[in-house]
Amino acid sequence: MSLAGPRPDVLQKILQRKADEVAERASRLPIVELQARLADAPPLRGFAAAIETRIAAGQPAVIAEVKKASPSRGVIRADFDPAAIARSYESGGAACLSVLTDVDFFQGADEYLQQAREACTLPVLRKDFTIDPYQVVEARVLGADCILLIVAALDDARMAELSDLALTLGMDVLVEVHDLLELERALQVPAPLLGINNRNLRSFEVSLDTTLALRDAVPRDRRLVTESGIVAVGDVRRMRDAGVDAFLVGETFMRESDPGAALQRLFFDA
Ligand SMILES: O=C(O)c1ccccc1NCC(=O)[C@H](O)[C@H](O)COP(=O)(O)O
Repeated sequence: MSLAGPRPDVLQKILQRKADEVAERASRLPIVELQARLADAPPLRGFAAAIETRIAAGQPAVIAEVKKASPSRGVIRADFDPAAIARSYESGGAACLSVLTDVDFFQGADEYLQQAREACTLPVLRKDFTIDPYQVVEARVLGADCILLIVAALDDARMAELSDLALTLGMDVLVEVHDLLELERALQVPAPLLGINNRNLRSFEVSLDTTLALRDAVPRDRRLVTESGIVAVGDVRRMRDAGVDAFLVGETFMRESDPGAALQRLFFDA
């Protein structure tokens, strides 16, 4: 009989590694020194506000993701230039950017966020696995306008602590769920952006039915953002017919030579 427990899923592996990564970073640059850098952080651009402005104008709000690789797909875009991608997304009509900064599982980097943000005027989400206040301060120092909190990765107390800190620092918070229990927990956090990830982060299964099944449980004072697995004009139409106006899309654009033109075709030419 094996004494080993069940094999950790990908999300568990990411979170275990992330805890080590944060400890390594904090030993290189202690939190007090990181906090001192807040004074030089770039001015905020207003992430949630940019989404609301688009929707108020009757348009879909697209959060366009800068994503080189992922655990489910491996390398998605070998020819990866975050600044060029950001400029292309802005021309194509994106409301905001999402930039993967996780190194070990997504081949991301903090520098990619800085390069993308400097190349355009769009507000930027730091797409990472945020589990510690250190990362929230770090996000603001890097110039992020919004952080991601994945409910499946956090207990209620830590989720509230990280959200409060981000809001205190002036950032927005995208709280991400995948099922009804997580959605109920997410509603404890006073952040307007509620992401429903169509991808199960443990099995990688993707279904747009996830958003449609949870949609009616999202209160009207939250902005529902559908995340992952949007590939075709029909997907966009299906979501908009269900009253969903905010989208987070990565891979579909990253596989195209001109990601911004792909964004325009998917959301604005139909
Ligand atoms: O994308 C993955 O393989 C993945 C695996 C484990 C945790 C998170 C993961 N992705 C993060 C995301 O949710 C997506 O990058 C984002 O929603 C965009 O999705 P897509 O348009 O399908 O690239």
